[in-house]
Amino acid sequence: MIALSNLSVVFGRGTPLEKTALAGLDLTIEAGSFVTVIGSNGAGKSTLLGVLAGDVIPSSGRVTIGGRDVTRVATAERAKLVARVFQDPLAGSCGALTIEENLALAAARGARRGLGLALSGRRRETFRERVAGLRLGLENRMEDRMDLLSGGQRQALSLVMATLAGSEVLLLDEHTAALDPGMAEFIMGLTQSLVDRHRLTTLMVTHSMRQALDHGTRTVMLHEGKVILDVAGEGRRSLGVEDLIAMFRKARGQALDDDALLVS
Ligand SMILES: Nc1ncnc2c1ncn2[C@@H]1O[C@H](COP(=O)(O)OP(=O)(O)OP(=O)(O)O)[C@@H](O)[C@H]1O
Repeated sequence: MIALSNLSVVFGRGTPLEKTALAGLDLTIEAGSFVTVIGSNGAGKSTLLGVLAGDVIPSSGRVTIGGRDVTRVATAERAKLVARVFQDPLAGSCGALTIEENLALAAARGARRGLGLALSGRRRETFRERVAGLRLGLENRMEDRMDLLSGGQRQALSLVMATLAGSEVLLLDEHTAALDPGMAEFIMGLTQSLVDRHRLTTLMVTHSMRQALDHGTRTVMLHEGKVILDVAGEGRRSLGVEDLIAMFRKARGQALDDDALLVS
């Protein structure tokens, strides 16, 4: 289970650029659940993922994952617990290394004494099998440099890499936003099957209301660093994109302008 209590993040405190990104946010997420996270630009979505990954240290509040207080545990130290896939397909892997070297690094993530790039025949075969499961033909290109691949291929491999170190938590930060619609659909299908197979506790940030309702079992909406909407179960299943927009308007108490939130 993930528990975030009274979480605040203030950037640039005491400067003219001071910004409260999270403002006393409370959120509890059951182990194994898949939560979609929506909200307008600047609502605090990426900051929330950053806090879970350890990139952002909260100004106050507490973060526990699986009962362990990780509030001040550094990113590298919690890498075994949490994996993250970014919007930019180039962000999750190293272009100058081969596919299998990238996989080896991902598998060693968070290990005290990583196996690093040492690739035994058996590990090679395991990686090849995982990559073959994507059905993109990349298992025949294991020694190709990562920067020869398309954005979609890299994102598919980033997802596989996110599952190699045995993390319990998967953070997806608009991970299909930079892809064409066909590839985005493929990546979402892959995401769902990996989440199911590895029983990952998943948070997916998206600007697509459609995607937010079609995937996962719960949707939370952030606004000004707080959860302003939290829907699950039957109530969520009967919701459409229009309903979500109406709920957003009601919760926010003002008209929804031509915000990126409307992208569906
Ligand atoms: N490192 C930082 N330094 C200063 N301000 C920051 C930093 N990171 C985020 N912010 C600010 O905190 C607020 C929340 O940002 P965040 O990226 O979490 O929003 P978001 O909901 O992910 O937005 P978007 O949908 O545009 O990606 C924004 O006002 C942003 O400008």
